[in-house]
Amino acid sequence: MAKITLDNLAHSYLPNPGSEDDFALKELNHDWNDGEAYALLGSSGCGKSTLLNIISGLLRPSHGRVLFDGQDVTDQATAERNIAQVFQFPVVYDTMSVRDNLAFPLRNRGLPADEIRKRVQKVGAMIGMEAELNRKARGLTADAKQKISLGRGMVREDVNALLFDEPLTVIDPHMKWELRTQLKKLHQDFGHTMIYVTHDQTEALTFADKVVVMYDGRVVQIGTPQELFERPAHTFVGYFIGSPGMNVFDAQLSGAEARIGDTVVPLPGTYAATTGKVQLGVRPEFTRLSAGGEGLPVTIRRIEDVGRHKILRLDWQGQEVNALLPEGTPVPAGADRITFDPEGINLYENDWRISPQGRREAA
Ligand SMILES: Nc1ncnc2c1ncn2[C@@H]1O[C@H](COP(=O)(O)OP(=O)(O)OP(=O)(O)O)[C@@H](O)[C@H]1O
Repeated sequence: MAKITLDNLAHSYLPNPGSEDDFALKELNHDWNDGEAYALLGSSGCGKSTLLNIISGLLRPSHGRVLFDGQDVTDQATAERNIAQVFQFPVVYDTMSVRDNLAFPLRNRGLPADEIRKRVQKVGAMIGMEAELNRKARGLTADAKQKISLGRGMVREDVNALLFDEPLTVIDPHMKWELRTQLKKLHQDFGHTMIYVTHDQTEALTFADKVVVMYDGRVVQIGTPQELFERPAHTFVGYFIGSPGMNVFDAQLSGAEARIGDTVVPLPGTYAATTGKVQLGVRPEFTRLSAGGEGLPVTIRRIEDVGRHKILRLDWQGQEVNALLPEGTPVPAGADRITFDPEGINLYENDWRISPQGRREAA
């Protein structure tokens, strides 16, 4: 296993990039800790595969370096980097049995036959294919073949890193959950450095110790699922993580208060004056619906009952605002206002989170 360092890394697919917009991957400096499980999360085209392919050596970055445990591997081919990689679609040898497919990376490394047999048996069980080990891969479903690809990725214990690029896309939903659990277990057992690319937040949040959120070629936040939930560093993280995502309002800032439209909202701390575009972000979990009194005037568009809670779809001056209501809690009669729990409020300047200078004095 290895610590992976990205040093002034950036990539443009163009021969002579000019502006930042020409870069599929904007400058990035970061250490990926040895033995940690990362999810690389973002919507289509944000640069996830570009970054993963640079780490694996399939793509040479146009700028900067990649280091494994301090050693520069930027010019090393994939094979020299000692990594396992699983792609979105299966890569299997059709003429070989499932067993031989799984054993292939181990035979390549010259492991003793007994060791290979044990590892293959174990991985066969992990991917739910123990009973099919002696079958030829040809004729198996795409789903089964992808499980073999995953198994081949997981079979070696001595890799520097395990890289997955949307590996569960072709897997049926129930098996998805099962395989994700197995990957997590594999990580707990062997402590591999793992990087898992996905555009699915559930996949990212259930798999990873740390989630790396990408937006428009840039890493906008690296954090634990809890950090992404409580302190989204960028408004995109707020929208993208959470279901529904964070409510974002244009606001004016004045010390320990923000003004949204005509409504004054008390903030959890005092903020310095800003010159950029100010927005206030608050998740539906911290948005309370009440009747009369303080708060932003809203109307109820509709109520969705999703079992554990209700999602209240509200309207504030034509903007959709969401609030959550715990199961069993009635919608207040005549509800027409929303207020925010101060601890759930984040402030943004030009989409990036700004920190309060001081905590708000207790009233
Ligand atoms: N070989 C290439 N040549 C030119 N541009 C490319 C190439 N590969 C990717 N791009 C562009 O780089 C940007 C990032 O693409 P990338 O595939 O890394 O995104 P992604 O987040 O992995 O998306 P997806 O989830 O759709 O695979 C996109 O604008 C894409 O069009």
